[in-house]
Amino acid sequence: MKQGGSDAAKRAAGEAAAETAEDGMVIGLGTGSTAAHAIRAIGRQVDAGLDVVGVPTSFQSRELARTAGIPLADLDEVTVDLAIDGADEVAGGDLVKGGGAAHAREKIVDASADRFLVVADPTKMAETLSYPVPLEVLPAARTTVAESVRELGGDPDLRRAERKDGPVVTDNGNLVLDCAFGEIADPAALAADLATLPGVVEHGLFVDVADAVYVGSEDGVTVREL
Ligand SMILES: O=C[C@H](O)[C@H](O)[C@H](O)COP(=O)(O)O
Repeated sequence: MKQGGSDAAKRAAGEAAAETAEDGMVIGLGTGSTAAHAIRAIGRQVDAGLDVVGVPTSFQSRELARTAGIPLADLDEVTVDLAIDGADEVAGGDLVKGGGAAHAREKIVDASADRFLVVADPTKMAETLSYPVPLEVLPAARTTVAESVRELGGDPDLRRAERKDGPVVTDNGNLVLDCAFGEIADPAALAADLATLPGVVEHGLFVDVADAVYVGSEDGVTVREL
């Protein structure tokens, strides 16, 4: 994962995006260290009287939102007005996500939102996407999907857990293949190819889904509308 960005930069981005929350909104709550700052900030606003409902994108964001005191709903009960989520890499309006293996639920929530704000630090910004694309795959499809990824020119790597023997298992009970493709000249074309592979639950390319990117730094936040 690109984790080189400072916590201050992540905080600046997360807190600035959280400022756009308004009374009555349903807010998609992203996953990861940058989105966590937004969740904590929204929690503080709820403490101060803001009336919103959160839709978590992972076990982790649900836990954090509960601790922060944000009322929660499931996506099948509401429609999302605003989503705030991090990214592993951002190029133009396209993203690679899933460094925390949460991209399947994130994509459902982020893509359904009226407005999706990406929160990032400068280390995430690139001219061209080249970050390995995570694929969430059904366990039985691990080998066939890996073979298909090689045929597409990629190098798949089963994600291993750091504090357990064996692979990472997603919140949905599936495995993750991190697939290096080098520089991704045409993210939309690769996204279309990956989406057709049997057994792929979701890939981590988010093409033309975001509405704005909030890039934090120690000196402030730059907002790029897309
Ligand atoms: O699955 C995880 C998500 O896509 C995260 O939003 C992404 O990995 C960025 O996380 P962080 O803000 O910790 O770098």
